[in-house]
Amino acid sequence: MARATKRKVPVTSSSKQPSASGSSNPHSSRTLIRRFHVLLKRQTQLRKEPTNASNKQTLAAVDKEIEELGGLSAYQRMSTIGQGSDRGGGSEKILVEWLKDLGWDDVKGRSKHRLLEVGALKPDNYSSCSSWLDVQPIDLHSQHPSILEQDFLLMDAMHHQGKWDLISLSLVVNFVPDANDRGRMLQLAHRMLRRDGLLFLALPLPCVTNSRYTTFEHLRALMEMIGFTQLQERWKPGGRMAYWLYRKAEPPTTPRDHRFQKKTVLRQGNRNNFAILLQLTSASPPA
Ligand SMILES: C[S@@+](CC[C@H](N)C(=O)[O-])C[C@H]1O[C@@H](n2cnc3c(N)ncnc32)[C@H](O)[C@@H]1O
Repeated sequence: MARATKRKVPVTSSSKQPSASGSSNPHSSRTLIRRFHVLLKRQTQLRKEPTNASNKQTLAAVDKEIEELGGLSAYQRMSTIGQGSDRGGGSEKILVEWLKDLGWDDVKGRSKHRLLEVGALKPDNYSSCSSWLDVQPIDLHSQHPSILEQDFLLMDAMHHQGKWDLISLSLVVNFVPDANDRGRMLQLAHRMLRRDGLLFLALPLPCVTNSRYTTFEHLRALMEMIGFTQLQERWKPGGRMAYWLYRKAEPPTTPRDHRFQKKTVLRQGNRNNFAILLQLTSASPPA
């Protein structure tokens, strides 16, 4: 039994090597990644609850397990393995292909496009595009001096407003344990993009194909509610990943759609609970 005094937030510390992650086996990588997601979600829930002896003890046990798995470093290592084995490389290949289709690689003497790469495991994912992309990689836990250690959710929205041509959220939204924070992440990305800027989103396919609360249609409508127009979508049946490219547009001026404010069951049965929620502001009280 974990001691109640044990503290704190080991998930952002590098700490020990995990026993489970010693292997580069993709199956054990996925198992570890899934376990991390469960533990992070539990950790977030417990931190929001009023503190009492039982809650403290459970939180200490969760913290301990995260630490024993190797903390965020182990998670990142497993994700790098997943990147290679599951996807035949990183998501950036798909994004670069889409950008080239849009002619973004032809800057014709203009300044390069500014890309904010959120959740960067490596500093050089876009090195082949250095003549037309100016990349700022960030991560909660930087693994390289060129990767800025920064929580995207804590970035100054005023300072960054309209600053970026392109933001990449590849396997980051699903990492965020809280459904409201996921929505906030997408809304913040919208704010930080310049007019007509692009958002690249990548999620594990089951987040949309096997979720109780999310479907392709629902995600599309939610993104439109934030003010994103879908330009591209890619996934294949039986695949592991889904990718989207959106263009920043004006959010709709019509009354807010309040089905995005709380979880609504869209599919019955044995499903996962992936959800994204929006805190709708402005003069639109719930109907
Ligand atoms: C599964 S890895 C994805 C890495 C890579 N983008 C990919 O597509 O393979 C998720 C990364 O996102 C980072 N991350 C999660 N939430 C973040 C946040 N709020 N700000 C910055 N980085 C974050 C994690 O630290 C982790 O390194």
